[in-house]
Amino acid sequence: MATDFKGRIGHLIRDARKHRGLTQHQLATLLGTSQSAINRIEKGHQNLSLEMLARIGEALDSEIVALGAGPTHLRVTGPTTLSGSIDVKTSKNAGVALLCASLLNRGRTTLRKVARIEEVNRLLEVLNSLGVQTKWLNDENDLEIIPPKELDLTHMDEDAARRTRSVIMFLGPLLHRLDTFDLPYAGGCNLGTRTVEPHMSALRPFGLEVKATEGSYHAQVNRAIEPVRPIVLTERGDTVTENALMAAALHPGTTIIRNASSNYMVQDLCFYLQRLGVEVQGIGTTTLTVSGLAEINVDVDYSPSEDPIEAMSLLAAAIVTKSSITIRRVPIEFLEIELALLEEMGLNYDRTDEYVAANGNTRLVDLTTRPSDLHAPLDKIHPMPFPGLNIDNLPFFAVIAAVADGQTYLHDWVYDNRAIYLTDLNKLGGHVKLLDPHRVMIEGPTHWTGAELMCPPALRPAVVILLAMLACRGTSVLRGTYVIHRGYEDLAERLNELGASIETFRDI
Ligand SMILES: CC(=O)N[C@H]1[C@@H](OP(=O)(O)OP(=O)(O)OC[C@H]2O[C@@H](n3ccc(=O)[nH]c3=O)[C@H](O)[C@@H]2O)O[C@H](CO)[C@@H](O)[C@@H]1O
Ligand SMILES: C=C(OP(=O)(O)O)C(=O)O
Repeated sequence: MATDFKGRIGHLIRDARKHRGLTQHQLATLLGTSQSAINRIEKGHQNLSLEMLARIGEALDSEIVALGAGPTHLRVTGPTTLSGSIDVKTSKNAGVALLCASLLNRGRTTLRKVARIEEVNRLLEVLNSLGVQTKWLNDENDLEIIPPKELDLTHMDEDAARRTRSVIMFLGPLLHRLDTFDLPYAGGCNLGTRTVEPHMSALRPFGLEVKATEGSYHAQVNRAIEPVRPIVLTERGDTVTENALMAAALHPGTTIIRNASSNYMVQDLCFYLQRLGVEVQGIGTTTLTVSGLAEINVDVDYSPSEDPIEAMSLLAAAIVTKSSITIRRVPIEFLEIELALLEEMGLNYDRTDEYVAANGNTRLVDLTTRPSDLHAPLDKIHPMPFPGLNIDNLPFFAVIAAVADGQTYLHDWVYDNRAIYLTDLNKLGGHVKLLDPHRVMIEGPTHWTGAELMCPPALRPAVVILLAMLACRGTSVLRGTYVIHRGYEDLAERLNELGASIETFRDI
């Protein structure tokens, strides 16, 4: 038994090492040991101390050998046909923006039905370490946030901060609170280079200068500088727009932001700012005009809207399993192009009349899917900033294309490193050809067969693989699923309620 256990751990370490693209020699150097020791460990011929296991886990940035609590792997038995109804939860991306924006307010912010996901947990850890009081109020996931009189950055939880990219959105609010501060480099999914330069140039007009030092950004604010002309964003990015909005909210005067994103999380942030008393005009367009306040101190209650990406994920689940399910609370205005394309590909579905989300603005519908024979679209599928096919929804078209008849081309121009993960579908029987780092060609239909895979280190591709596993004959295992929990609350459990068979487990 003992040898068996060592062997299993050895296999896990080998898989995680390969996944990180390291040789045994490179891992040995990281750990200050020899290549032959790594070889013995991977073959299960070496006793391992808990300390060594923890160090290996750290070096490989992998939960595979983590000894912490909580599920880390998923075992899926298929094929599955889903049935029943499911509600779309509120969005990760509005959730994290609003957590950062709560720092603008000296009063109490209550956010309703916040997605209880790891990305939110990491940001809460960071906020708590700055002295912000946060409390989950009930089973509905209502969250109360009370900032302290003075923020103390000396004890910032850097480990938590480095695990999320969203911490970059502290820049906008913090520049009003502190003259100098350090923030750790933002982390998040492994999607290739995602620079923060657009954030710097958007915030420079507010007097913020940022120097990248060893492992962190050193920020300094010159209060004599304020925006004198419209801020033109160099990219129509979501978080950069949010940073500019948050900086403008506490700038007493009018700020105009051009080439702003009008995406769903930006809109939620604008509605929240309005509740704070900040005037925001142009919501839903690419020019935002903000009349800021010198101080904000109000008790405010806000309900972020439903997540269009989760809605798309559930649609993809229904399509790949050829199921009829009802997806309730779909934020249709952020999914219209995706649905139009799916209709073109042959999807049959019903939709209810529109109703309004709890934020008082976003249009929702319930969708009921019907099993359909899909065919490849004539043109390539490519995302665009809103109002375009959502950048985070593109990966779901890979698994949809895999069940459609014919050849589908996907062009992921946005991320250098994301399309490549879609080729993992091939391990389940898919025919995905990487044409270059940004383009894949997918040939369907697919005869799915279960397999054991490491989770790709990127949220949406990871969920795409999980959804394909629902359709696979036999048992599949997806290892190291933190990345999924980063963006989805109880996804496996909620799919099980629709009839899926997904078991969560840990090795050790
Ligand atoms: C917390 C949050 O809200 N995250 C979302 C946000 O991240 P975020 O706003 O951080 O996205 P980035 O700024 O990293 O932009 C994504 C990529 O697109 C490129 N880019 C973006 C806009 C543009 O006009 N031109 C351009 O080239 C960037 O250089 C980058 O490589 O927006 C991304 C794109 O919608 C989404 O995938 C993320 O889920
Ligand atoms: C890329 C994503 O998010 P983040 O910006 O949090 O990495 C995503 O939600 O798919």
